[in-house]
Amino acid sequence: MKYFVNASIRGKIILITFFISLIVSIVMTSITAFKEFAHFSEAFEQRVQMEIQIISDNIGSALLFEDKDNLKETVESLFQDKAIVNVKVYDAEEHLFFELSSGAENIQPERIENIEKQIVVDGESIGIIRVDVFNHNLNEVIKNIIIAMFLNITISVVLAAILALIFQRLISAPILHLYSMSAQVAQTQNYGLRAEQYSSDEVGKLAAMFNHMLEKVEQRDEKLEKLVEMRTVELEKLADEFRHRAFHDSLTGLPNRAVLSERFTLAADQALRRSNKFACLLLDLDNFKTINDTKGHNYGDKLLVEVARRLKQTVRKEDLVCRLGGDEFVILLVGLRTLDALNIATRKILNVFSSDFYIKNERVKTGVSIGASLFPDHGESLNSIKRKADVAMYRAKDSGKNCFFVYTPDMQEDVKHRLMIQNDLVKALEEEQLVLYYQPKIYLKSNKVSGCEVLIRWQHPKEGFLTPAAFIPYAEESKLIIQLDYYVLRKSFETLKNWQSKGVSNTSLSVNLSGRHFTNFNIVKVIKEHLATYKIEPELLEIEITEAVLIEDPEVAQEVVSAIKKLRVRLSLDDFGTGYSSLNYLRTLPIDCIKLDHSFIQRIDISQQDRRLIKGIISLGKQLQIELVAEGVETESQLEILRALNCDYVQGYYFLKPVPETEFVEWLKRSEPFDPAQSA
Ligand SMILES: Nc1nc2c(ncn2[C@@H]2O[C@@H]3COP(=O)(O)O[C@H]4[C@@H](O)[C@H](n5cnc6c(=O)[nH]c(N)nc65)O[C@@H]4COP(=O)(O)O[C@H]3[C@H]2O)c(=O)[nH]1
Repeated sequence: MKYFVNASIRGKIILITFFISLIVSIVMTSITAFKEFAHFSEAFEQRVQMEIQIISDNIGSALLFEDKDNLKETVESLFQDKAIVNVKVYDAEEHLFFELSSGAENIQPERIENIEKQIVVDGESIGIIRVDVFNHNLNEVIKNIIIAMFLNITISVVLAAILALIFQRLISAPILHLYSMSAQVAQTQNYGLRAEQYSSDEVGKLAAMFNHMLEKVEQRDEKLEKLVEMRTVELEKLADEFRHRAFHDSLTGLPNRAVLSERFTLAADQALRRSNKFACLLLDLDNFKTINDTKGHNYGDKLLVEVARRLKQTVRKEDLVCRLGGDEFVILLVGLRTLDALNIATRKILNVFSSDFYIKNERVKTGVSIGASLFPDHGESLNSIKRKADVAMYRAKDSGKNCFFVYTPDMQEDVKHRLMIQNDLVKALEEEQLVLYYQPKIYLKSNKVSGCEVLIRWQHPKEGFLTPAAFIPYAEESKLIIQLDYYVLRKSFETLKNWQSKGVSNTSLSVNLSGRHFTNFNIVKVIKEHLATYKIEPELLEIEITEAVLIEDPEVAQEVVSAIKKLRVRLSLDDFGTGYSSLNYLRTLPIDCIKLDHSFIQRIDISQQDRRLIKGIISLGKQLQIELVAEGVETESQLEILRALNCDYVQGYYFLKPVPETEFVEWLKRSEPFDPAQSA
């Protein structure tokens, strides 16, 4: 039973078919054999009965007349049938009257049957005949039946086996095929396989369902594969992006600091192996901050992208251009054999900036200051090489920008000097080494001094007398400019108070403020406090601002400027004409006055174009009710041209160079109202 339970379907079908066929054939054969045997026995008995009946009918008279010879003769005819072995005849009193035996051998006494019949004459029984019968053929018949049964069963077994095989083919083969397909699918994960559909019965339907299921799984797999493929592509893209972001500047797409450090190491190894040099160039765009803040960050970004594109196009493939942030670019020029090669490459880079840039359909010009240092001459690590390039770049900036310098050890002195100035400036502010100088501003219509500009000077203990150019840029760099301007502002209020109390003059003072003040409202607070403390009419103070006020946060800067204006302090826009969108400022900033840069005035008597420009600015100022001061007037002809152009105010060496307070007051007393003839 256990074997059957564990057997395969195929085995089960074979076994069931075989045994059913076998049992059926045995039962059928047995029934047939039994019927055959019964039929044979019945026929035998009928025959013998008939024979005995005939004899009993014929021996009546012989028994009646006790004629034994006749009886013997009649009875002997019975022995023609080999089955009859003994005949006994009894009279009416049942006494044995006659007996006769056939004499047959091989008789098995236990299988002898007795048949008896009444001997009737004229309807009256006169005796009995008893016959012993032995069926000789019975063994033969049984043997034949057994042989027939054996043959039947053998044929049945063979037929059952054939049938079982056919059945299993018909029933189990499709199931087994399904089984082997599912095993194959499970093993290979190939959902493209399909099972044969041999029939339309349940197994056939199962195969169809199985195929349908495979199709669904295949479709789902395909979808899943596509999805996975898409996700993989997305992930790869993302990974690429992250990789790119990790090594590139997101704005310009140029390599970043990480790549620079990697490429520096490579370039250094290569240079040492090949005994050549490579250069590290540090580039800083001139006036980028002003462009960025006047035109907007988006504009500045576009300019940086264009600069990056031009730089990349200019250098060789093996060189590296990267952006470190802001407007700071670094270029590694590799494989340099001579200093000439560096000069040529750097000039090419400078040339990139000689043609104007076109951003948002607007033309813009920017220069670049380049500092260069060489590996291994100026250092062996990226830091030291970059520091040296930085020093050289400062030299380029100090030297009027848009030029390049290769680092030399003496430049280190510049750095030391800068640091020294910055350190000393802290002390200078504490010890009041800074002195205010004054330069008059003359109102041309009345030839009267209307005010003066306060300009700082430094009596340095070691360096001697310093003009702003020697320390203001360093103060700007270190933010010391804030303290410096507060110092100048306080001193200017003291001067105004002093002049007022001594009745010197009602002259206004113009104080320069760095753009750094315009990121918060602290300066407004300071001015307000001073106005209250020194009790000075706000109109006597003029604040000179440049476009640089808008450098860090233009919106806040506008608000700070407006807040100063609300205090009724005058505002003037300094260095007008050197910036980028000065005309736009005239509308947005609440200014009272424009100070035309002296670079315009210097060419006024030789350049008709400059004259036209100044005329245009003056008439624009008049329309906007903004006064105009021409700075840097050095000659009479310049003064006359400005007068003819209807300029409001003038300032310059022609009248007076910036001088200390006492000198200025004396000059003031001497020259009121100002007589141009005396000044010459
Ligand atoms: N060639 C020539 N130059 C003339 C003539 N007339 C005047 N100047 C010079 O022109 C500059 C005018 O000042 P700025 O444009 O405000 O330019 C100033 C101003 O931007 C800055 N500065 C001066 N004092 C201060 C200060 O207290 N605070 C701040 N933040 N900046 C200051 O330093 C700059 C330079 O000041 P200075 O050297 O005093 O230079 C002054 C002045 O001496 C002339 O006829 N010809």
